Amino acid sequence: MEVERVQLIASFCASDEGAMPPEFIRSDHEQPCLTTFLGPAPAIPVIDLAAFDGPEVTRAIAEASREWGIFQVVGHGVPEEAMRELQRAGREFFEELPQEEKEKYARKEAGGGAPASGGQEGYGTKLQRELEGKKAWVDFLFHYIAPPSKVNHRIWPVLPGTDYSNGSRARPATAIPVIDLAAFDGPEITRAIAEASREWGIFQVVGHGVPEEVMRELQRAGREFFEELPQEEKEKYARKEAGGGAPASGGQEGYGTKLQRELEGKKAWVDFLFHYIAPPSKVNHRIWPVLPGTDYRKITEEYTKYVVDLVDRMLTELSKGLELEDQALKEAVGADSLNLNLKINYYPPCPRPDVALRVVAHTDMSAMTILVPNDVPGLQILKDDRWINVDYVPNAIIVHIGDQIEILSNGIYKSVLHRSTVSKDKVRMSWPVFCSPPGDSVIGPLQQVVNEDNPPKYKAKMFKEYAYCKINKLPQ
Ligand SMILES: O=C(O)CCC(=O)C(=O)O
Ligand SMILES: [Fe+2]
Repeated sequence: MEVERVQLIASFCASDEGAMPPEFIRSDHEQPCLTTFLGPAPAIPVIDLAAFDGPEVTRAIAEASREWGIFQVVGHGVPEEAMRELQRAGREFFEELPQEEKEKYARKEAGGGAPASGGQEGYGTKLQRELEGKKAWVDFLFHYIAPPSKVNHRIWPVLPGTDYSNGSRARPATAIPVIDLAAFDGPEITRAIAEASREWGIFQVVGHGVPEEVMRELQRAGREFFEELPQEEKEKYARKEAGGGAPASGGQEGYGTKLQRELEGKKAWVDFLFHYIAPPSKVNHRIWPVLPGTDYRKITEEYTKYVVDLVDRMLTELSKGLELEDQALKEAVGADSLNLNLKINYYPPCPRPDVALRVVAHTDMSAMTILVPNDVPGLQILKDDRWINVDYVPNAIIVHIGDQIEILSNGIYKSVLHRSTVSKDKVRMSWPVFCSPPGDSVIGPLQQVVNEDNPPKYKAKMFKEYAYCKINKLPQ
């Protein structure tokens, strides 16, 4: 006997409610319209596994299990990418495989011919004996995933678009890589980072070790500066461009509206705050805003510690990816004298998102840029002549390869061309940290990556000269 799949029945009753077979209509004591409590109810606990330390997590989990027997976890360490792929694979099985393909995985209930499936495993429509002859509105796929000795891969579907057992499919060339720094072991990370830097010049990292709390606070501080300080307070931090009186700010630092010379007289839809965060000798705390609600200095210093570690790690991986000594790139960009500048970009909603740009197309002149975005997308990169959106991935940090790494690697790693679009009704903010060599460091292709077949493609010059030409749109 053929089992009538719920998915098929649903497609009939989508157009005709009356076509719903009576065996799906539950008895009164089960009908959700009669039995769901709609009054104010306490919320099922949501526990952030990453935000607390040990005893607090233990307490929260034990309490939720005593009181509720159910809770949700976030900060659980399962990369978003893995969850998305898992869901894609499932959707592909149910929504894209032809019915006769699905039936190849059918459980015995259907007299199905699931290859080598003995018992409960497979594609099915009914798992338990029906109560009072009532049926459940669900089809499912069911199989062991552990322990390995119990897993029967012959019951796992083979899908055209997804590698079901791997969870990672052959991805179209439109997805910017998301790399989980916590999930892989060493060589795999190196490979993923090097490949992303060669192919894309940009990638997102999760499992990066910067606590969610620190990222949230960083964002709170930035929002407070732009949205809560009165304008005249903000102007106290203004850069010289505005004739501003930024206390003791010599050059580029401070609250500003234009960083580069404008092209064709067109302006970018952005204000920003810009200042050093490392090395300590370059930091001028007088330019760091004092905010009523947030300890700007504390949170910025805290974030800086994590960024320094993350940059170190990225430079090490990129060096390894070129088969150089671990410290090669780090030393080339000035080691502990590497300059870190934080820029907080504030892009207000714009009435004409179709014609304005927040930030025009550019590559960063830095060695590398580490960017935390808010949840309003807008960043785009150019790949194979097409502008591609960088998706918002919660808690991810975006890593851009900048011009100096491209030069040092003699073009093996790409400095990514990017821009930012505007939104009609939402504020985008982003927190890039530009990691640049000291001004008098001479940057050119590393000896170890050039040879007769690969002659240097770039001139060696002092970073400050490079920056001067870049800012003034002069040839390099
Ligand atoms: O907002 C963004 O994501 C892009 C910012 C940017 O590219 C920059 O400030 O250099
Ligand atoms: Fe940029």
